[in-house]
Amino acid sequence: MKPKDLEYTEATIAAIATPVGPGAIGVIKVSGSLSEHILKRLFRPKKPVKEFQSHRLYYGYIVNPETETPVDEVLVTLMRNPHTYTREDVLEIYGHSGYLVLTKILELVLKEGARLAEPGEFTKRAFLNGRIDLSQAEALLDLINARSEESLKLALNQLRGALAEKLKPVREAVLSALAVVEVAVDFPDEDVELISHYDLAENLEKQAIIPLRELLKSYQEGRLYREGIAVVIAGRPNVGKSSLLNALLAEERAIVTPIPGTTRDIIEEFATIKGLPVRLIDTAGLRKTEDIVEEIGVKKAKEKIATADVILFMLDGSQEPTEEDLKLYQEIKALPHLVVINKIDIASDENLSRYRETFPHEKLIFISARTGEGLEALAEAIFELVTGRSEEFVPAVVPNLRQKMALEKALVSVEQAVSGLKKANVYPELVAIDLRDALASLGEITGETTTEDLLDRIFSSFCLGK
Ligand SMILES: Nc1nc2c(c(=O)[nH]1)N(C=O)[C@@H](CNc1ccc(C(=O)N[C@@H](CCC(=O)O)C(=O)O)cc1)CN2
Ligand SMILES: Nc1nc2c(ncn2[C@@H]2O[C@H](COP(=O)(O)OP(=O)(O)OP(=O)(O)O)[C@@H](O)[C@H]2O)c(=O)[nH]1
Ligand SMILES: [Mg+2]
Repeated sequence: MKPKDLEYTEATIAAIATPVGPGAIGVIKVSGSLSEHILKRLFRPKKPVKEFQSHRLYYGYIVNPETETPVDEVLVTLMRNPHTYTREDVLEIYGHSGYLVLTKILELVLKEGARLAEPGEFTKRAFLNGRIDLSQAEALLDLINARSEESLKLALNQLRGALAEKLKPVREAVLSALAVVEVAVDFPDEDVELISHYDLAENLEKQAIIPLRELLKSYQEGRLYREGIAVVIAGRPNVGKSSLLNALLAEERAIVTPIPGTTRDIIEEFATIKGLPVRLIDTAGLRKTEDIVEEIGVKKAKEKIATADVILFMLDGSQEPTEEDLKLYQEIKALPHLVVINKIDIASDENLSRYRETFPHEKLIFISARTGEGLEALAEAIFELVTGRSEEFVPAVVPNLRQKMALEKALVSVEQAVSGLKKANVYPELVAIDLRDALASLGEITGETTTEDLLDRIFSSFCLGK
């Protein structure tokens, strides 16, 4: 933890909250006790700032206070604490978005005593000041980065506090078990068995272990909607890999030619398959080559193949399978893959049966990147391979990796407590330790127990001005 002094954490912070560049409106956000002072110094409205009502828009000019030269015509709002995003006074200036205008306004704001906000610092303050918990802060990140309807829904659900809500009864069960166990610790000689150890264990199983297991299961089922998958299209040159990329994107993204060795670099684009966010990756055709550029492309293709969630191993149905195809198949067959036979629009039945004979243990997927035939079946096969299901299923709450790890720790601790309670000889001190560990792990999720390091890691992945 790098300790930050009070001056730093209590400073008024400012940032441009919108993407920099020409646009209709750009927003400068300010949070902290200097907000009103800054507004008075820089803003020239029709009536004085001290008469401004909170959360109302006012029209005027931002000026350089030293020269009174106008910088921009703007709308501003001053939101007085505590009913604000950060729980501090918040000032927002809506200016014209341009390369220079917003920077000029920001510079003036900084001159009046604010400092530049760190990425995520507004949201970090919302957390530190108790407006949101850590899981909600993380949900904001998910919300901004969501690339599919399902991911967006999950993020919104978590932003509304769904995860913390689910954990509340778990926490209460552990807390009340701890209270009972602590009585036993404090009064070891008295026979104050208010609730039998067995009932206590049973209650923990029902109220804590089962819900924790359910949440961990949701992680498994839903994590793909949160994290997305990488689908790599691989195969010999000229089989139609780039054509498939284009067909799936419905856009002429990659160059397609009849010349083998057309694609050299990795081409990566975003797509959605049955609600799953997908990184679709087109690669250079795999072959031995003397061409230095192509060789690098082949090397990069192999790196992508090694880390793919799904490899679409593509073959040219208009030809017979080649030696090269079989060799490549040996390289990928232990990895998660689908065998895709392309160009069925011009393939002979004879060739297609050849493929069936060559790959008797594979469920071949026949497509035409040119006509679009079979693409629906391909999407379904990809979905089934990664999810193990045929139908879309998104749990209501899906923890992220960090939360999942904390849930696992909590589960282990509660399980230990339960097995301790079920022993003939119960040691309440030990059970109490397990229960306290469980509470600490649960607290990590919502941020009651946390470290500066963890906070830095989470909030620094936000955008500036968020
Ligand atoms: N102009 C503007 N638009 C924005 C944001 C912002 O900061 N400014 N937001 C930034 O992410 C998002 C909205 N999120 C927000 C969440 C809470 C509060 C807030 O002031 N909450 C107070 C008051 C609520 C009320 O009036 O009922 C509170 O919870 O006490 C504001 C924005 C998206 N749109
Ligand atoms: N008839 C037919 N032709 C196709 C189909 N898919 C691709 N082709 C043709 O096959 C040739 C090669 O297509 P590409 O998509 O460039 O093949 P590639 O696998 O990306 O090739 P490299 O980048 O060289 O590895 C082009 O002439 C395409 O028009 C298809 O489904 N049917
Ligand atoms: Mg290509």
